[in-house]
Amino acid sequence: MGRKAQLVVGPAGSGKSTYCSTLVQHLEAANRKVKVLNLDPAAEHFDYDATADIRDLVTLADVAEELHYGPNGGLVYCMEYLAENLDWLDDTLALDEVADPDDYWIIDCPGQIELYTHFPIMRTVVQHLTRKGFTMCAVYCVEATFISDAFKFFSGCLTAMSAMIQLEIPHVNVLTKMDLLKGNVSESRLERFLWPDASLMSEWAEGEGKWASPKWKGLNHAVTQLIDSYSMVSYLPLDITDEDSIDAVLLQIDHAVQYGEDLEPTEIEDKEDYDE
Ligand SMILES: Nc1nc2c(ncn2[C@@H]2O[C@H](COP(=O)(O)OP(=O)(O)OP(=O)(O)O)[C@@H](O)[C@H]2O)c(=O)[nH]1
Repeated sequence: MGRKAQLVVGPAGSGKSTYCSTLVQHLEAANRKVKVLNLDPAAEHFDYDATADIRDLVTLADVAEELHYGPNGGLVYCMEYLAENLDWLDDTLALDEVADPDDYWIIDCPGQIELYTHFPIMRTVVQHLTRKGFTMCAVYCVEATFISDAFKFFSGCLTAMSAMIQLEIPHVNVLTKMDLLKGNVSESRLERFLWPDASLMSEWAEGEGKWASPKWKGLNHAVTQLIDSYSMVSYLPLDITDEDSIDAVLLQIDHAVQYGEDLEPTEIEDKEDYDE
């Protein structure tokens, strides 16, 4: 038994920090120890006590002031700075000390999607933590309200899939803010979004009269087939006001970790390999 961690990722405003604080309360109420690492250098406020905080190493505000970076470039700079100073993580998380068998971390990540889909930065951090003995699972948050627009929803599916491929750790997708859908969507309709397939988007687009051109229809069909063919993306609904819903997410994380235990993450030999 070693350290375990949930890497909480997803687009800006998808509910990552709220999920983290809900989980802290939920686990502590069950007498389970939990620690939180904030990895968002732009965070201004969250409702949990962070055990460790990237803002002690670098903040977006300092980078913007000293180096005149904008918010996006500044965030990438901060995360690259972290990737170049992983010894800070080792010291702050006491990773070179013998692991407490109950060590359970929740890692709240920034909302800039490129960090998971384009740049190898988060992957570098994940590989480092894995080498230090962490068993990790990514929890990818997508807002449940996206289901009102299938284009938006499938765009979320593609970034979730991209993050899964990039990070190479067990991965659970979560539809957050389910309380906002209460009474607005039938169970059978919701079920289709939890296990999305290509027909979902075509039905929606045709119903809305959005596929006037066969060219767009073909392109969108090809894109949704990516998800459909491999059944790559499914979701768990998360209602933070419902304890059973939180337990279902935790159970799924345990399953994903168990299932992924035999998978070895691929090392990036050098950046050129990655760029190819
Ligand atoms: N109704 C409802 N609102 C939520 C829920 N989760 C988050 N929110 C709200 O959504 C907004 C964004 O939530 P955060 O938890 O800060 O989202 P985040 O992904 O951490 O945001 P960034 O750090 O900016 O990427 C806040 O106003 C939250 O109060 C939820 O389960 N239900």
